Amino acid sequence: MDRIQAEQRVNELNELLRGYGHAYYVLDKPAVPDSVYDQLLNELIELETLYPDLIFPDSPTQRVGGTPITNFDKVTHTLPMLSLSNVFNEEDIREFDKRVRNGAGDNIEYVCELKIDGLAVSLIYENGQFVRGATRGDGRVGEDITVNLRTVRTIPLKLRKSVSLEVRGEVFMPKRSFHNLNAERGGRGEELFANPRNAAAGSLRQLDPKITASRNLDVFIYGIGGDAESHGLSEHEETLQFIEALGFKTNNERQVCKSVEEVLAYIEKWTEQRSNLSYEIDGIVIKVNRYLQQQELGFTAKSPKWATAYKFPAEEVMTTVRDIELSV
Ligand SMILES: CC(C)(CNC(=O)c1ccc(Oc2ccccc2)cc1)c1ccc2c(N)nc(N)nc2n1
Repeated sequence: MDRIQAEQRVNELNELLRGYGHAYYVLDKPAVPDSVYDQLLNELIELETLYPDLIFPDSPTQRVGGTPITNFDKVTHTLPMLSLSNVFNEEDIREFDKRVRNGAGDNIEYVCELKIDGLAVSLIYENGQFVRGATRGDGRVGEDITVNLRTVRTIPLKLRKSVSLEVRGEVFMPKRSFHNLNAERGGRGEELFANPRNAAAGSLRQLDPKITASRNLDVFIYGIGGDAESHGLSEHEETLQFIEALGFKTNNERQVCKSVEEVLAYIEKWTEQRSNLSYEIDGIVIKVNRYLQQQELGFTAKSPKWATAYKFPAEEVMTTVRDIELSV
């Protein structure tokens, strides 16, 4: 195979492996057996070894960086990453609904989303390429953790369209990975992580991407940073579908609610169901769906007036015998 043929084949393999990776990790629906994926990946590794100038940044072989970094640079978010106000009971929720209707009229739709108990991140893409990832930090200034976020298999290195945009989401560690990690750490006499959120934060703060890559982190993208209108989008649910079509992983348990009664029913459902989820959630996010109505409502100093988070009551911590065994 000459260099021209090698370049064609490398581009073909990158496209194939990106599609198979998306099906496997993002859609959880493998398109080919693992053996086929591995065979194609080995073929790509061979060609990249023969022709190093054919190693592209969005190649699946480039997810786990080489040398550990020494520190994380500070980055200033182009748009602030705001926080959500909190509500704790039905009365608060009805109060929020009343304020929304006073400010934006009675024809209100909400989108309810599971509030993932992880770490908020900002992901920036230029012409479809993942170029920078950062922690939320204080909402204005975060830390550049691009090399670590590249190891999260559900974060695409290249989008389906060559658009430039910023998305925001929550990186988390699935419950099973958390328990396995703590069992390993317990076995090695190392300190245990208190919960999956701390484990995810600790994994993203690693200076060696190889360690981050071993922690099986995942992500749910929940929004676009910046004016979604510039993409011709008029409501939050539409934006999530746009994000999904680009190749991002979003949380499918979200629901459009046409009344506060439907919001309360959704909260009731997930208060009971959350223990069956493969990841931890600490509440339910309620957002006004239409952007025009969001604009009518505006912001307080640090939070949108068109969104709030219902927080589950703190669970009494059940320290099981197993936890005690592992912690000694
Ligand atoms: C709604 C928002 C606060 C994001 N939105 C923003 O951060 C934001 C930021 C500037 C905006 O516009 C401005 C532009 C310039 C100046 C000020 C605001 C608008 C929204 C938020 C926060 C946390 C969330 C979470 N944990 N889970 C889900 N599912 N959704 C969440 N949504």
